[in-house]
Amino acid sequence: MKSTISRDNERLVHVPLGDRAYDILIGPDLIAHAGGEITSRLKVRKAAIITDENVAPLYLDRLVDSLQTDGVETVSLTLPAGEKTKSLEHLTTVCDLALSARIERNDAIIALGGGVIGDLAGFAAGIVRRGVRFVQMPTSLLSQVDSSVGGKTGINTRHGKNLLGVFHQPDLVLADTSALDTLSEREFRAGYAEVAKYGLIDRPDFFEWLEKNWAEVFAGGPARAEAIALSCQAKADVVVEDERETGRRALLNLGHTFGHALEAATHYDSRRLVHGEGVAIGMVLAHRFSARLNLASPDDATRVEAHLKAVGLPTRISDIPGDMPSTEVLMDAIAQDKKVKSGKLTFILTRGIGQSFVANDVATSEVQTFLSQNLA
Ligand SMILES: NC(=O)c1ccc[n+]([C@@H]2O[C@H](COP(=O)([O-])OP(=O)(O)OC[C@H]3O[C@@H](n4cnc5c(N)ncnc54)[C@H](O)[C@@H]3O)[C@@H](O)[C@H]2O)c1
Ligand SMILES: O=C(O)C(=O)C[C@@H](O)[C@H](O)[C@H](O)COP(=O)(O)O
Ligand SMILES: [Zn+2]
Repeated sequence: MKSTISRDNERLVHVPLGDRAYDILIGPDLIAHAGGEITSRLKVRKAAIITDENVAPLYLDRLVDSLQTDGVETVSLTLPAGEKTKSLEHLTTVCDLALSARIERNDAIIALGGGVIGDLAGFAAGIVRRGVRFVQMPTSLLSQVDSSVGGKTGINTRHGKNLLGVFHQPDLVLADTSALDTLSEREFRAGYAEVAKYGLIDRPDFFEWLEKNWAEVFAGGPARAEAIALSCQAKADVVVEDERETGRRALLNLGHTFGHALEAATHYDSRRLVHGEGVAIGMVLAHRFSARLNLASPDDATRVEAHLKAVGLPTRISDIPGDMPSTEVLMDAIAQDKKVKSGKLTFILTRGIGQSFVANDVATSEVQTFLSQNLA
Protein backbone atom coordinates (compact mmCIF):
# COMPACT_ATOMS: atom_id res chain seq x y z
CA MET A 1 0.00 0.00 0.00
CA LYS A 2 1.33 3.45 -0.91
CA SER A 3 2.05 5.66 2.04
CA THR A 4 0.36 9.03 2.02
CA ILE A 5 1.30 12.19 3.78
CA SER A 6 -0.69 14.65 5.79
CA ARG A 7 -0.13 18.16 4.42
CA ASP A 8 -0.69 19.70 7.86
CA ASN A 9 2.22 21.88 8.93
CA GLU A 10 4.13 21.11 5.76
CA ARG A 11 5.96 23.79 3.79
CA LEU A 12 7.30 23.61 0.28
CA VAL A 13 10.14 25.63 -1.24
CA HIS A 14 10.68 25.18 -4.97
CA VAL A 15 14.15 25.63 -6.46
CA PRO A 16 13.59 26.65 -10.10
CA LEU A 17 16.77 25.53 -11.83
CA GLY A 18 15.42 24.49 -15.24
CA ASP A 19 15.99 20.80 -15.87
CA ARG A 20 17.58 20.56 -12.42
CA ALA A 21 14.60 22.09 -10.58
CA TYR A 22 13.50 20.42 -7.35
CA ASP A 23 11.28 20.74 -4.31
CA ILE A 24 12.24 21.04 -0.67
CA LEU A 25 9.53 19.64 1.61
CA ILE A 26 9.75 20.75 5.22
CA GLY A 27 7.52 19.19 7.86
CA PRO A 28 7.01 16.59 10.58
CA ASP A 29 7.26 12.82 10.03
CA LEU A 30 8.60 12.98 6.51
CA ILE A 31 10.98 10.06 7.06
CA ALA A 32 8.07 7.71 7.71
CA HIS A 33 6.42 8.85 4.48
CA ALA A 34 9.53 9.16 2.32
CA GLY A 35 8.73 6.11 0.16
CA GLY A 36 5.54 7.64 -1.23
CA GLU A 37 7.13 11.06 -1.80
CA ILE A 38 10.17 9.62 -3.56
CA THR A 39 8.41 7.07 -5.76
CA SER A 40 5.66 9.43 -6.83
CA ARG A 41 8.17 12.10 -7.87
CA LEU A 42 11.23 10.19 -9.07
CA LYS A 43 10.12 6.63 -9.93
CA VAL A 44 13.30 5.09 -8.52
CA ARG A 45 13.49 1.30 -8.22
CA LYS A 46 16.53 1.06 -5.96
CA ALA A 47 18.11 3.25 -3.34
CA ALA A 48 21.45 3.26 -1.53
CA ILE A 49 20.92 4.95 1.83
CA ILE A 50 23.99 6.56 3.40
CA THR A 51 23.77 7.49 7.06
CA ASP A 52 25.89 7.76 10.21
CA GLU A 53 26.15 5.85 13.47
CA ASN A 54 24.10 8.38 15.46
CA VAL A 55 21.28 8.73 12.96
CA ALA A 56 20.99 5.06 11.91
CA PRO A 57 19.60 3.68 15.20
CA LEU A 58 17.04 6.49 15.31
CA TYR A 59 15.74 6.68 11.74
CA LEU A 60 17.18 4.10 9.35
CA ASP A 61 14.60 1.34 9.91
CA ARG A 62 11.76 3.83 9.53
CA LEU A 63 13.13 4.99 6.17
CA VAL A 64 13.84 1.46 4.91
CA ASP A 65 10.29 0.35 5.89
CA SER A 66 8.74 3.28 4.10
CA LEU A 67 10.78 2.74 0.92
CA GLN A 68 10.17 -1.01 0.86
CA THR A 69 6.45 -0.49 1.42
CA ASP A 70 6.49 1.59 -1.74
CA GLY A 71 8.38 -1.07 -3.68
CA VAL A 72 11.90 0.39 -3.56
CA GLU A 73 14.75 -2.08 -3.08
CA THR A 74 17.28 -0.72 -0.54
CA VAL A 75 20.86 -1.16 0.57
CA SER A 76 22.36 0.93 3.35
CA LEU A 77 25.69 2.01 4.75
CA THR A 78 26.29 3.39 8.23
CA LEU A 79 29.45 5.49 8.57
CA PRO A 80 31.17 7.00 11.61
CA ALA A 81 29.69 10.34 12.69
CA GLY A 82 31.70 13.54 12.38
CA GLU A 83 33.64 15.76 10.00
CA LYS A 84 36.48 13.25 9.50
CA THR A 85 34.03 11.07 7.54
CA LYS A 86 34.21 13.57 4.65
CA SER A 87 37.27 11.69 3.31
CA LEU A 88 38.42 10.01 0.12
CA GLU A 89 38.39 6.67 1.92
CA HIS A 90 34.71 6.95 2.82
CA LEU A 91 33.87 8.35 -0.62
CA THR A 92 35.34 5.18 -2.13
CA THR A 93 33.24 3.03 0.21
CA VAL A 94 30.04 4.85 -0.76
CA CYS A 95 30.83 4.54 -4.50
CA ASP A 96 31.63 0.83 -4.06
CA LEU A 97 28.31 0.23 -2.34
CA ALA A 98 26.36 2.01 -5.09
CA LEU A 99 28.14 0.11 -7.85
CA SER A 100 27.88 -3.28 -6.08
CA ALA A 101 24.15 -2.69 -5.63
CA ARG A 102 23.93 -1.79 -9.37
CA ILE A 103 22.45 1.61 -8.66
CA GLU A 104 21.53 2.90 -12.13
CA ARG A 105 21.32 6.54 -13.21
CA ASN A 106 17.58 6.60 -12.48
CA ASP A 107 18.03 5.03 -9.07
CA ALA A 108 18.99 7.09 -6.06
CA ILE A 109 21.58 7.65 -3.42
CA ILE A 110 19.80 8.95 -0.33
CA ALA A 111 21.65 10.95 2.32
CA LEU A 112 20.02 10.41 5.72
CA GLY A 113 21.89 12.58 8.22
CA GLY A 114 23.58 15.90 8.72
CA GLY A 115 25.75 17.93 6.38
CA VAL A 116 28.66 15.51 6.60
CA ILE A 117 26.60 12.65 5.17
CA GLY A 118 24.90 14.99 2.67
CA ASP A 119 28.20 16.38 1.32
CA LEU A 120 29.79 12.92 1.06
CA ALA A 121 26.81 11.04 -0.40
CA GLY A 122 26.10 13.94 -2.77
CA PHE A 123 29.66 13.79 -4.09
CA ALA A 124 29.26 10.04 -4.71
CA ALA A 125 25.91 10.66 -6.44
CA GLY A 126 27.61 13.20 -8.69
CA ILE A 127 30.35 10.86 -9.86
CA VAL A 128 28.86 7.33 -9.83
CA ARG A 129 28.01 6.62 -13.50
CA ARG A 130 28.68 10.39 -13.97
CA GLY A 131 25.58 11.15 -11.97
CA VAL A 132 22.73 9.24 -10.37
CA ARG A 133 19.65 10.64 -8.67
CA PHE A 134 20.24 12.17 -5.27
CA VAL A 135 17.77 12.63 -2.41
CA GLN A 136 18.71 14.71 0.60
CA MET A 137 17.03 13.74 3.88
CA PRO A 138 18.67 16.22 6.26
CA THR A 139 18.33 15.46 9.97
CA SER A 140 20.36 18.24 11.62
CA LEU A 141 19.27 21.89 11.74
CA LEU A 142 22.33 22.90 9.74
CA SER A 143 21.57 20.44 6.98
CA GLN A 144 17.88 21.43 6.88
CA VAL A 145 18.62 25.14 6.51
CA ASP A 146 21.75 25.05 4.39
CA SER A 147 23.74 22.01 3.24
CA SER A 148 20.86 20.00 1.72
CA VAL A 149 20.05 22.88 -0.64
CA GLY A 150 22.13 24.17 -3.53
CA GLY A 151 24.13 21.21 -4.80
CA LYS A 152 27.56 21.83 -3.27
CA THR A 153 29.04 18.45 -2.38
CA GLY A 154 32.51 17.49 -1.26
CA ILE A 155 35.11 16.09 1.06
CA ASN A 156 38.09 17.46 2.98
CA THR A 157 41.74 16.66 2.19
CA ARG A 158 44.94 17.27 4.15
CA HIS A 159 45.17 20.53 2.17
CA GLY A 160 41.93 21.87 3.53
CA LYS A 161 38.18 21.92 3.75
CA ASN A 162 35.84 20.84 0.90
CA LEU A 163 38.72 20.88 -1.59
CA LEU A 164 37.40 17.97 -3.67
CA GLY A 165 33.82 18.00 -4.81
CA VAL A 166 31.30 18.62 -7.55
CA PHE A 167 28.13 20.63 -7.98
CA HIS A 168 25.33 18.06 -8.09
CA GLN A 169 21.84 19.29 -7.26
CA PRO A 170 19.54 16.97 -5.32
CA ASP A 171 16.38 15.76 -7.09
CA LEU A 172 14.39 16.15 -3.89
CA VAL A 173 14.93 17.37 -0.33
CA LEU A 174 12.80 15.92 2.48
CA ALA A 175 13.48 17.81 5.72
CA ASP A 176 11.74 15.98 8.55
CA THR A 177 11.48 18.57 11.30
CA SER A 178 10.54 15.92 13.89
CA ALA A 179 14.09 14.56 13.60
CA LEU A 180 15.37 17.75 15.25
CA ASP A 181 13.87 16.53 18.55
CA THR A 182 16.79 14.12 18.95
CA LEU A 183 19.54 16.56 17.93
CA SER A 184 21.86 17.72 20.73
CA GLU A 185 21.62 21.33 21.88
CA ARG A 186 25.18 21.97 20.78
CA GLU A 187 24.46 20.79 17.23
CA PHE A 188 21.20 22.76 17.15
CA ARG A 189 23.11 25.91 18.11
CA ALA A 190 25.73 25.21 15.44
CA GLY A 191 23.00 25.00 12.81
CA TYR A 192 21.50 28.23 14.11
CA ALA A 193 24.69 30.07 13.10
CA GLU A 194 23.84 29.39 9.44
CA VAL A 195 20.25 30.59 10.05
CA ALA A 196 21.56 33.89 11.45
CA LYS A 197 23.91 34.07 8.44
CA TYR A 198 20.98 34.68 6.05
CA GLY A 199 19.92 37.70 8.12
CA LEU A 200 23.46 39.04 8.16
CA ILE A 201 23.93 38.60 4.40
CA ASP A 202 20.99 40.66 3.15
CA ARG A 203 17.94 40.26 5.41
CA PRO A 204 18.32 42.71 8.30
CA ASP A 205 14.63 42.31 9.22
CA PHE A 206 15.14 38.55 9.61
CA PHE A 207 18.17 39.15 11.85
CA GLU A 208 16.11 41.52 13.99
CA TRP A 209 13.30 38.93 14.13
CA LEU A 210 15.81 36.30 15.26
CA GLU A 211 17.14 38.60 17.98
CA LYS A 212 13.58 38.78 19.36
CA ASN A 213 12.40 35.23 18.65
CA TRP A 214 15.45 32.94 18.92
CA ALA A 215 14.18 31.29 22.09
CA GLU A 216 10.99 30.22 20.24
CA VAL A 217 13.11 28.88 17.36
CA PHE A 218 15.04 26.77 19.86
CA ALA A 219 11.82 25.66 21.57
CA GLY A 220 10.28 24.31 18.35
CA GLY A 221 6.81 25.01 16.97
CA PRO A 222 5.82 27.57 14.34
CA ALA A 223 8.81 29.90 14.87
CA ARG A 224 11.23 27.08 14.17
CA ALA A 225 9.38 25.92 11.06
CA GLU A 226 9.22 29.53 9.88
CA ALA A 227 12.98 30.02 10.37
CA ILE A 228 13.78 26.80 8.47
CA ALA A 229 11.52 27.61 5.54
CA LEU A 230 12.76 31.19 5.33
CA SER A 231 16.38 29.99 5.40
CA CYS A 232 15.74 27.48 2.59
CA GLN A 233 14.05 30.20 0.54
CA ALA A 234 16.92 32.63 1.16
CA LYS A 235 19.46 30.03 0.05
CA ALA A 236 17.40 28.94 -2.95
CA ASP A 237 17.09 32.58 -4.12
CA VAL A 238 20.88 32.97 -4.19
CA VAL A 239 21.53 29.55 -5.77
CA VAL A 240 19.03 30.17 -8.56
CA GLU A 241 20.80 33.41 -9.42
CA ASP A 242 24.33 31.98 -9.36
CA GLU A 243 24.34 28.19 -9.20
CA ARG A 244 28.10 27.74 -9.70
CA GLU A 245 29.36 30.59 -7.52
CA THR A 246 30.68 32.91 -10.19
CA GLY A 247 29.56 35.92 -8.15
CA ARG A 248 26.68 36.42 -5.72
CA ARG A 249 26.67 32.88 -4.32
CA ALA A 250 29.97 33.67 -2.56
CA LEU A 251 27.84 35.67 -0.09
CA LEU A 252 26.74 32.32 1.41
CA ASN A 253 30.37 32.03 2.48
CA LEU A 254 30.00 34.85 5.03
CA GLY A 255 32.16 33.83 8.01
CA HIS A 256 33.51 30.77 6.20
CA THR A 257 37.02 31.92 5.18
CA PHE A 258 37.91 32.31 8.85
CA GLY A 259 35.60 29.44 9.91
CA HIS A 260 37.06 26.87 7.51
CA ALA A 261 40.59 27.90 8.50
CA LEU A 262 39.67 27.34 12.16
CA GLU A 263 38.19 23.91 11.35
CA ALA A 264 41.38 22.90 9.51
CA ALA A 265 43.60 24.28 12.27
CA THR A 266 41.69 22.26 14.89
CA HIS A 267 42.04 19.12 12.71
CA TYR A 268 38.26 18.72 12.21
CA ASP A 269 38.08 17.62 15.85
CA SER A 270 34.39 17.99 16.75
CA ARG A 271 35.22 17.99 20.46
CA ARG A 272 36.85 21.37 19.84
CA LEU A 273 34.89 22.90 16.98
CA VAL A 274 32.08 21.95 14.60
CA HIS A 275 31.34 23.73 11.32
CA GLY A 276 28.53 25.97 12.56
CA GLU A 277 30.63 27.09 15.53
CA GLY A 278 33.48 27.99 13.16
CA VAL A 279 30.98 29.98 11.09
CA ALA A 280 29.74 31.82 14.22
CA ILE A 281 33.29 32.87 15.16
CA GLY A 282 34.01 33.62 11.48
CA MET A 283 30.96 35.89 11.13
CA VAL A 284 31.97 37.93 14.17
CA LEU A 285 35.52 38.18 12.76
CA ALA A 286 34.16 39.23 9.34
CA HIS A 287 32.18 42.04 11.02
CA ARG A 288 35.19 43.09 13.13
CA PHE A 289 37.48 42.97 10.08
CA SER A 290 35.00 45.14 8.14
CA ALA A 291 35.03 47.66 11.01
CA ARG A 292 38.84 47.64 11.01
CA LEU A 293 38.76 48.46 7.29
CA ASN A 294 36.36 51.34 8.13
CA LEU A 295 33.59 49.72 6.10
CA ALA A 296 31.18 49.17 8.98
CA SER A 297 30.63 50.40 12.50
CA PRO A 298 32.23 48.40 15.34
CA ASP A 299 28.74 48.51 16.93
CA ASP A 300 27.50 46.07 14.25
CA ALA A 301 30.17 43.53 15.20
CA THR A 302 29.25 44.01 18.86
CA ARG A 303 25.56 43.43 18.03
CA VAL A 304 26.32 40.24 16.04
CA GLU A 305 28.53 38.92 18.81
CA ALA A 306 25.94 39.72 21.48
CA HIS A 307 23.26 37.74 19.63
CA LEU A 308 25.40 34.69 18.87
CA LYS A 309 26.67 34.70 22.46
CA ALA A 310 23.11 34.90 23.78
CA VAL A 311 22.21 31.65 22.01
CA GLY A 312 25.32 30.01 23.47
CA LEU A 313 27.61 29.96 20.42
CA PRO A 314 31.35 30.59 20.63
CA THR A 315 32.23 34.00 19.16
CA ARG A 316 35.99 34.32 19.63
CA ILE A 317 38.97 32.17 18.68
CA SER A 318 39.82 32.02 22.38
CA ASP A 319 36.45 30.29 23.03
CA ILE A 320 37.76 27.17 21.23
CA PRO A 321 39.04 24.67 23.80
CA GLY A 322 42.70 23.64 23.54
CA ASP A 323 45.73 25.46 22.16
CA MET A 324 45.19 28.60 20.09
CA PRO A 325 46.10 28.06 16.42
CA SER A 326 48.96 30.24 15.14
CA THR A 327 48.48 33.05 12.61
CA GLU A 328 50.75 31.11 10.17
CA VAL A 329 48.59 27.97 10.31
CA LEU A 330 45.42 30.02 9.76
CA MET A 331 46.96 32.03 6.90
CA ASP A 332 48.10 28.77 5.23
CA ALA A 333 44.54 27.43 5.39
CA ILE A 334 43.13 30.72 4.10
CA ALA A 335 45.48 30.55 1.09
CA GLN A 336 43.71 27.30 0.05
CA ASP A 337 40.26 28.94 0.09
CA LYS A 338 38.35 28.25 -3.11
CA LYS A 339 37.55 31.96 -3.52
CA VAL A 340 41.24 32.83 -4.05
CA LYS A 341 41.73 34.25 -7.58
CA SER A 342 45.16 34.89 -9.12
CA GLY A 343 46.58 34.44 -5.63
CA LYS A 344 44.35 37.26 -4.24
CA LEU A 345 42.04 36.70 -1.28
CA THR A 346 38.31 37.20 -1.62
CA PHE A 347 36.39 37.92 1.56
CA ILE A 348 32.75 38.45 2.37
CA LEU A 349 32.73 41.79 4.16
CA THR A 350 29.91 44.00 5.34
CA ARG A 351 28.77 47.62 5.49
CA GLY A 352 26.39 46.79 8.33
CA ILE A 353 23.80 44.24 9.47
CA GLY A 354 22.34 42.63 6.34
CA GLN A 355 24.69 44.54 4.02
CA SER A 356 27.30 41.93 3.12
CA PHE A 357 29.25 42.11 -0.12
CA VAL A 358 31.97 40.20 -1.94
CA ALA A 359 35.35 41.94 -1.69
CA ASN A 360 38.01 40.81 -4.14
CA ASP A 361 41.65 41.78 -3.72
CA VAL A 362 41.79 41.84 0.07
CA ALA A 363 45.43 42.41 1.09
CA THR A 364 46.96 39.33 2.74
CA SER A 365 48.94 41.61 5.06
CA GLU A 366 45.71 43.19 6.39
CA VAL A 367 44.25 39.76 7.17
CA GLN A 368 47.47 38.63 8.81
CA THR A 369 47.71 41.67 11.08
CA PHE A 370 44.03 41.43 11.96
CA LEU A 371 44.32 37.73 12.84
CA SER A 372 47.43 38.15 14.94
CA GLN A 373 45.60 40.83 16.96
CA ASN A 374 42.66 38.46 17.45
CA LEU A 375 44.96 35.69 18.62
CA ALA A 376 46.74 37.88 21.14
N1 LIG B 1 27.03 21.64 0.93
C1 LIG B 1 26.73 22.77 1.54
O1 LIG B 1 26.16 23.70 0.96
C2 LIG B 1 27.05 22.91 3.00
C3 LIG B 1 26.49 23.97 3.73
C4 LIG B 1 26.78 24.07 5.09
C5 LIG B 1 27.58 23.11 5.70
N2 LIG B 1 28.08 22.09 4.96
C6 LIG B 1 28.87 21.02 5.60
O2 LIG B 1 28.00 20.35 6.50
C7 LIG B 1 28.77 19.77 7.55
C8 LIG B 1 28.15 20.11 8.88
O3 LIG B 1 26.84 19.57 8.91
P1 LIG B 1 26.16 19.20 10.30
O4 LIG B 1 26.28 20.36 11.22
O5 LIG B 1 24.83 18.67 10.01
O6 LIG B 1 27.15 18.11 10.87
P2 LIG B 1 27.02 16.51 11.00
O7 LIG B 1 26.58 15.90 9.76
O8 LIG B 1 28.33 16.08 11.58
O9 LIG B 1 25.86 16.34 12.08
C9 LIG B 1 26.08 16.85 13.38
C10 LIG B 1 25.97 15.74 14.45
O10 LIG B 1 24.62 15.52 14.71
C11 LIG B 1 24.28 14.13 14.55
N3 LIG B 1 22.91 14.11 14.08
C12 LIG B 1 22.43 14.53 12.88
N4 LIG B 1 21.10 14.48 12.88
C13 LIG B 1 20.71 14.01 14.07
C14 LIG B 1 19.45 13.77 14.68
N5 LIG B 1 18.30 14.03 14.05
N6 LIG B 1 19.42 13.28 15.93
C15 LIG B 1 20.59 13.04 16.60
N7 LIG B 1 21.81 13.28 16.10
C16 LIG B 1 21.85 13.76 14.85
C17 LIG B 1 25.32 13.59 13.61
O11 LIG B 1 25.49 12.21 13.79
C18 LIG B 1 26.55 14.40 14.03
O12 LIG B 1 27.14 13.80 15.17
C19 LIG B 1 30.16 20.31 7.39
O13 LIG B 1 30.98 19.34 6.80
C20 LIG B 1 29.99 21.49 6.47
O14 LIG B 1 31.16 21.75 5.73
C21 LIG B 1 27.84 21.98 3.64
O1 LIG C 1 26.14 26.83 -0.49
C1 LIG C 1 27.07 27.64 -0.46
O2 LIG C 1 27.47 28.23 -1.47
C2 LIG C 1 27.76 27.93 0.82
O3 LIG C 1 28.80 28.58 0.83
C3 LIG C 1 27.14 27.39 2.07
C4 LIG C 1 28.11 27.19 3.23
O4 LIG C 1 27.36 27.29 4.41
C5 LIG C 1 28.79 25.82 3.23
O5 LIG C 1 29.52 25.64 4.39
C6 LIG C 1 29.59 25.46 2.01
O6 LIG C 1 29.95 24.09 2.04
C7 LIG C 1 30.89 26.20 1.90
O7 LIG C 1 31.33 26.08 0.61
P1 LIG C 1 32.84 26.18 0.17
O8 LIG C 1 32.72 26.41 -1.29
O9 LIG C 1 33.47 27.33 0.90
O10 LIG C 1 33.49 24.90 0.53
ZN1 LIG D 1 28.53 26.58 6.11
